[in-house]
Amino acid sequence: MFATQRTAVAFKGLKALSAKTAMRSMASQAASSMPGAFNAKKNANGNYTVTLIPGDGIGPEISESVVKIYKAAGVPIEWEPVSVTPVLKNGKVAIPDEALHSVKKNTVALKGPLATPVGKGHVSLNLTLRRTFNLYANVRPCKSVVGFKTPYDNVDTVLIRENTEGEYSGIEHEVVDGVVQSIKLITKDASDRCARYAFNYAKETGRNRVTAVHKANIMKLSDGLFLASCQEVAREFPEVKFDDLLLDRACLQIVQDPSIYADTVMVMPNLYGDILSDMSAGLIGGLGLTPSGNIGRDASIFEAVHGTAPDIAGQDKANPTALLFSSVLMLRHMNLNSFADQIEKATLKVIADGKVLTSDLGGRSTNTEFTNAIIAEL
Ligand SMILES: NC(=O)C1=CN([C@@H]2O[C@H](COP(=O)(O)OP(=O)(O)OC[C@H]3O[C@@H](n4cnc5c(N)ncnc54)[C@H](O)[C@@H]3O)[C@@H](O)[C@H]2O)C=CC1
Ligand SMILES: O=C(O)CCC(=O)C(=O)O
Repeated sequence: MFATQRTAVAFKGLKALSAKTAMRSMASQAASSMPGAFNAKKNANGNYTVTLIPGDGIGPEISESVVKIYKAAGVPIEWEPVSVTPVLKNGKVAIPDEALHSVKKNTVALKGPLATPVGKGHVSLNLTLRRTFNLYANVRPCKSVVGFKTPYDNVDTVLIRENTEGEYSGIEHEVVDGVVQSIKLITKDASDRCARYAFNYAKETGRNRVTAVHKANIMKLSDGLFLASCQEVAREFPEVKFDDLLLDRACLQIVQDPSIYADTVMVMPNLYGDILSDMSAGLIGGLGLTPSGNIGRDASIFEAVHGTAPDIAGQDKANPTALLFSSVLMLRHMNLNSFADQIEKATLKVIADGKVLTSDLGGRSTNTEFTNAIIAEL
């Protein structure tokens, strides 16, 4: 069964990443360089067109903050807003064609969170986007904000999550009444591609180690294949150290002493990355702060680690930083580094000053006030 599924999944090879090397700046929150950064094409107005998916829940509020901050900073980006409200295609819930065409054309998108019904209803459109555009690596940096006090002040992790398969393959069925099966599909192609991205990321950002996080002691075939891929790819990168760690041990160590992972890029199957990145966010002040980038060969989509936050949606309480820092990753991906630095510096200053903070960071300010404070610092 697995062999059939394995051969049925075909992936295109990984584009050779640029040989650009840049040392990691200690001041940078959302990674100072992005492996595979490219010079985006300008449109007829001399700007860059980027797809904007505002999303659900707090998505439109935090997207609006990013748009306002970009305008104030003079970032040469024209947004192309598209809706991802699901449509029915051949009887199945799908992403509207307009959104798909926009991402395909522009190759770069910034995305707000999309809601997924729990235990019923349509498939996750977040995962559908990742699979549709073959966004094979999800980069999730997480770094303590200097000046913002949490129980931990030494977190500087980078987690790279396989993003197209594993536990999130979406292959589930009921065997008989009361018995269901969910298939964790792992392929060598996708594992190799993700591992290679992690090693390139380590090399290009000045981290000197890659750590594969897995449960290959239990899932000997699936996680075993992922681990074997990482071990094989490690041989292509003799200058980067490689080790591996069981997921449960990684969770324990991260909360005991996150500094252990400050020189490492952690790479792991899909579900583990989803959980470990929320856990890491908790160490630095919560989900309002942590960005991510879904990297593919033909397109990349940047989004916060968090979801739609239905508990605070529509109240002007959301912290836009996570989406803003995702857009900073995006700017670095597009080689627009000076704008990335400017926006990141202004945001970190507002947080460190501590005078205008949203409630998730212990403050009383609204998203609008926080956004305006960032604009004032630009
Ligand atoms: N990539 C995506 O689009 C994701 C979508 N989701 C979806 O989001 C929905 C809600 O999921 P939850 O489990 O509630 O997770 P969530 O991440 O939306 O919220 C968890 C907690 O963090 C807080 N939070 C999240 N982002 C925040 C922000 N920017 N500022 C201040 N507080 C923030 C929320 O208020 C809530 O208390 C679900 O439908 C889920 O499927 C969840 C995670 C990722
Ligand atoms: O698709 C969703 O609704 C949740 C996805 C998620 O938490 C993630 O993969 O980051």
